[in-house]
Amino acid sequence: MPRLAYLGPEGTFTEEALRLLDPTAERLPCANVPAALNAARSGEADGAVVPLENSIEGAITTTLDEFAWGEPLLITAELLLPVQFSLLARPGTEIPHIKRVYTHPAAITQCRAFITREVPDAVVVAAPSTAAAAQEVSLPGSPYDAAIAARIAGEHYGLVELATDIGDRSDTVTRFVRVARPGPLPEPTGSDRTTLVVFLADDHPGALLEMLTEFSVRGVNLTRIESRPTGDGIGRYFFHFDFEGHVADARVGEALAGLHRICGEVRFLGSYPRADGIAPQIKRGTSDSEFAEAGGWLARVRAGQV
Ligand SMILES: O=C(O)C(=O)C[C@]1(C(=O)O)C=C[C@@H](O)C=C1
Repeated sequence: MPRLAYLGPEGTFTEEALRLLDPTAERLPCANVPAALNAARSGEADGAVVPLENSIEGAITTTLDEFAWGEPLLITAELLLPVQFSLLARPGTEIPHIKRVYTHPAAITQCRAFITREVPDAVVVAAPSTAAAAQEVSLPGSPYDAAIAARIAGEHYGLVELATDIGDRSDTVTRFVRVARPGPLPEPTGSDRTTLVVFLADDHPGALLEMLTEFSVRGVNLTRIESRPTGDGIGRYFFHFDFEGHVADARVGEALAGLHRICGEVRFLGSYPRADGIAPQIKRGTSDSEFAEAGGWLARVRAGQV
């Protein structure tokens, strides 16, 4: 039974994602995303489950930066979880009396319209996670009147639900990934995704276009691109890419090798099955058999068999 670290405490959306990814895993709740990833790195856990992006908020930048700078980890699975938020409070609290709300920053963004409309005068404070907020609000002396979290967190910490499904959109989805220390990759399934971090060798006109060309000429379809500051000053960035396919696919392998030739550093973050099961559209000339045939042809040319 694997031991998986995650953003705790009990009742986070991350815990729900972990349970769906591996119902039998032993769960190790951690205070924040870096702590969960460090538990996987150190061997305290066999892996970790962390949020990576949200359909409203976009990238979870702490996760992206940890993947880029920390000891290498590999993504082995992903999950898309619909997220629904509730306004939770101690029994007896009424919405007009709420002056301080506690929740995770991603939830603040996703519930902006509700907060503005229903508790316009409340101060909204960032919590380490939605469940940490619910846990804090449940304490009798808590300085907070309400938490925004999953309904299950309210049930867990003895809070009442003052409002249900308070997200600006009811179809919000958060993408979670399971990571492990470097080891054998998941087998290709025909519906896979690969994640990379790329650092430029130097800044010059067309540097981004050159990177994109490595994908484009091999028919590799990108599914996410993000730039993040390197920390070395304004205008210095590195890039995160998600794209269709597995590193075992010829077109993906060739694109990676191309990036490796022209970039400063390419950090491979894993090839793993896509949660939505979508298979890539393979452009003419970019299938494995066409790459193999072209390789054979080149070998014959090099041998003078023209
Ligand atoms: O706080 C939680 O419950 C989490 O699992 C974190 C998190 C996030 O980081 O985006 C996960 C899903 C929701 O989008 C809000 C918060």
